[in-house]
Amino acid sequence: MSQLKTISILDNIPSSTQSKSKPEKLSYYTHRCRSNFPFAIPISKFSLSCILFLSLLLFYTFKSPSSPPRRSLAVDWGGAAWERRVRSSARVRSRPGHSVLVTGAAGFVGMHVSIALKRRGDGVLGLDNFNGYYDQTLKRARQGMLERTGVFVVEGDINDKELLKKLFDVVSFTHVLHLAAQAGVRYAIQNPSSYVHSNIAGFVNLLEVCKSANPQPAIVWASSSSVYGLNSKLPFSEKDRTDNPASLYAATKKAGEEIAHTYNHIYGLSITGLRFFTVYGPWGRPDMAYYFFTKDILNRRPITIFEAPGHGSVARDFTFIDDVVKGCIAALDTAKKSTGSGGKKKGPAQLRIYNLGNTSPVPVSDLVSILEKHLKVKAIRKVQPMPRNGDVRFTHANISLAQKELGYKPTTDLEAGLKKFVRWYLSYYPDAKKKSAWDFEVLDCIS
Ligand SMILES: O=C(O)[C@H]1O[C@H](OP(=O)(O)OP(=O)(O)OC[C@H]2O[C@@H](n3ccc(=O)[nH]c3=O)[C@H](O)[C@@H]2O)[C@H](O)[C@@H](O)[C@@H]1O
Repeated sequence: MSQLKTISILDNIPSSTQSKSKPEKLSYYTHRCRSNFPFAIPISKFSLSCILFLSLLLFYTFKSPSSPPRRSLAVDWGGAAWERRVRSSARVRSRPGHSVLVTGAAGFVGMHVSIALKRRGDGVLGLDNFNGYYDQTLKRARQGMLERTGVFVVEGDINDKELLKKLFDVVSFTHVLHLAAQAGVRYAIQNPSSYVHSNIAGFVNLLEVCKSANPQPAIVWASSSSVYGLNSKLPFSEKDRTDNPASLYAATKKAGEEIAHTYNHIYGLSITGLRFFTVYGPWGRPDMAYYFFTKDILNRRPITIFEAPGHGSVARDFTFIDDVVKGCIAALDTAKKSTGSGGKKKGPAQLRIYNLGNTSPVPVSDLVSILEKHLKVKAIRKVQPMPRNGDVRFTHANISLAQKELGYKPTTDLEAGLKKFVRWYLSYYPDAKKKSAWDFEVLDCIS
């Protein structure tokens, strides 16, 4: 529309004003051009209009949403050496094993599961766009850990269909562990479109490529406890309704579950969704409360603890990373094969959803007390009513289904898990160690 408008505006300029009117101005331009550049061509108003028109035409052509998505120049993939690295990373070393594409591999859960899979002999290829949602140096450090274990992380986005197709051309993945997502509950207020882009558009793009792959992989992906939203029946069970999301983040994860249903139904993709409950631990996410509380406590800065009026501090079913890793691996191991081929369903396929929680919610004020104990520094607490920006009062997982079908059994409580986190934090950030009252050697002996 805007292109057409531009054309008509230029077309309506009377020819007299295009070249003949205001000759003094024309001579000013030509004079300036001639005096600065000996070989300059006189530029009339008409020529300027043409240049402007062509520039607008080029701008809108390349900006048009109908033009095919172009690869980011920063992302470099392809070539024989690259393909060798991809194949080698995805190669199964001990049989029987899976060949797994892990999206979001440089993320918190992604790194831990990728390393665990690789260590037991599965083939693992990572994919991550290394976006700037939080500290990229931490993501690069996780990439370093992965590379030392033999996991190659391809730098690219789940929305890049060409790249995904290429990966499936090079490797016949048996499984996809889809962890790439826009995480964080409250950030959705600031950047809503990033949730739609990654958690909906990106997921659909990945499923499109998976459904056309031959063989189709089985998919295990990260949903979230946030889908239970404003439910008040406790503990949360997979059978409960999930149509009260309290945040856009929750709504996009819920949408993901419905999208998974569709691809299972139409194309025979085997899909397992895992509802993670506030996962924490070493190499965690700096945008999460336990992580930035640690930083603020060490810097003697105040921390804000949310309270639900009449209910005290908000509470979470904090789940330690090692338990979640075991749950992810059990989901991969028990996933049945997809039934489709060539983009067509050949029979009913597995569709599952599981809670991966810890089953013991802890108030955030208690979490702060545990951190104080492990850091040996008193927190400066500020209690504030829970803001209305997507948060929920509490989460509590019923894990009996995961226990029965995956053999999932969390073993780390918050006290023990935070001790491991603090120990990692103080060794990862050398300056933090100086701010803590901990004697590092004492800490080493205890854990
Ligand atoms: O389980 C989940 O589904 C979700 O868990 C976390 O979300 P959340 O539980 O909100 O985790 P945090 O942001 O670390 O907050 C933990 C608790 O601390 C509270 N909080 C947070 C920030 C703050 O300044 N003060 C405070 O009391 C929150 O209300 C919440 O109860 C993750 O950030 C989500 O990506 C994930 O999907």
